Amino acid sequence: MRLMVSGGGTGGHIYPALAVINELKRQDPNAEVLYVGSHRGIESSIVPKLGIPFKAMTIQGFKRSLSLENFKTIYLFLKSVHQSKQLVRSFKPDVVLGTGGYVSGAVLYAAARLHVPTVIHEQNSVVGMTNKFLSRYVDKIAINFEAARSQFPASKVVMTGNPRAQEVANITSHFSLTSLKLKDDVPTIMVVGGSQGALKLNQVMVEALPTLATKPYQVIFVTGPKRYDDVMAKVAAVKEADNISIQAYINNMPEVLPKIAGVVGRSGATTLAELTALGVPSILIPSPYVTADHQTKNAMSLVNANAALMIKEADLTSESLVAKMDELMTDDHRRAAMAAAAKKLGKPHAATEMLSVLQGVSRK
Ligand SMILES: CC(=O)N[C@H]1[C@@H](OP(=O)(O)OP(=O)(O)OC[C@H]2O[C@@H](n3ccc(=O)[nH]c3=O)[C@H](O)[C@@H]2O)O[C@H](CO)[C@@H](O)[C@@H]1O
Repeated sequence: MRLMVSGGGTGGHIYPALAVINELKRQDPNAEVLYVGSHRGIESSIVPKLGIPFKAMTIQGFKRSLSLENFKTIYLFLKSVHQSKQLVRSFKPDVVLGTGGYVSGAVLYAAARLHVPTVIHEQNSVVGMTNKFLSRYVDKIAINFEAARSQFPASKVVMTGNPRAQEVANITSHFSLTSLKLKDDVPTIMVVGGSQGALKLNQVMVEALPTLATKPYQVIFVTGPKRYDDVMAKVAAVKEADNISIQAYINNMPEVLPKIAGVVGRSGATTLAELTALGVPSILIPSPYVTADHQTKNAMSLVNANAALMIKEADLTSESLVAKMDELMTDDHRRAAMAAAAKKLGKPHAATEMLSVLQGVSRK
């Protein structure tokens, strides 16, 4: 199979695409893949490092308010559609997959116009703008939350789950927490604000660190790549605490997550797919800055199943955070029950299912 993939902007769109590529390579080592991303998105630093052929375009999102920038957006979109058509003509894909983000809008639209089979994956319960636009043109739409089904043309929708779930569920991890200067035999909680870090969570964590340094559990605090220097400048006093490790970004999340007893984080859809695939209990702080408050809806699906606790960002303080972390990390029975509840929601075959949707429409 010749597979063209496009998805970008944030980790939540990129990792599901990479999981499909890995599953394809596992089933068919001779398969050819081309990943099309944007210059600005983090895919441009993640994908080429993995040895996956990568092309980047310049594209940006629409401002929701009336703005002159939107003329530039339209210009860049049309230019990207033109470039995408050239890429489709030269790569000759059997099928094209889009996993969200503006760049996938241009690539999938171009492919559909050239009558190449197209499939999109929607990670969220509330459909993103790009996928809403593409839903008219593509052949199939794979979803991860039942709630997304009614927002798309019914005949195109298939429930697959999020392919990244299978990738984390199937790994045999040899990761040692000692590589983060922590101990392997102490329960560890990871605090991570999605793929980009979360400003308020970081601020609250900076305040909470002196208290957390006295706890019987360990903490991995992931700041997000762009926010690391800012955090480090503020935490001089606790840098040396032997139960706390501060990191900018975790590059090998599928290796690290199996060694983690709990997660504090945003409720991005790909993160939740990972937590449920592995059965990791969590404290979720939905981002209030996303379309239609979709992270709260994502989070509620775990909270209602007793797989997660939730703190609204408006109620997030160092006290409320540490209290919830203690609640989770000092009660082994509670954690085990939440872990089991989380695992019940997991979809550990999602990459295989997603690939069979692609195979179903592919020319080869
Ligand atoms: C602000 C925003 O628009 N967020 C959206 C974005 O979030 P975001 O990009 O944060 O996506 P998710 O939380 O869904 O996924 C983050 C991904 O990055 C990985 N990761 C994260 C931190 C790290 O240090 N290392 C690492 O590898 C996680 O393991 C996960 O695979 O896409 C998601 C999926 O469409 C949406 O649900 C979110 O609402």
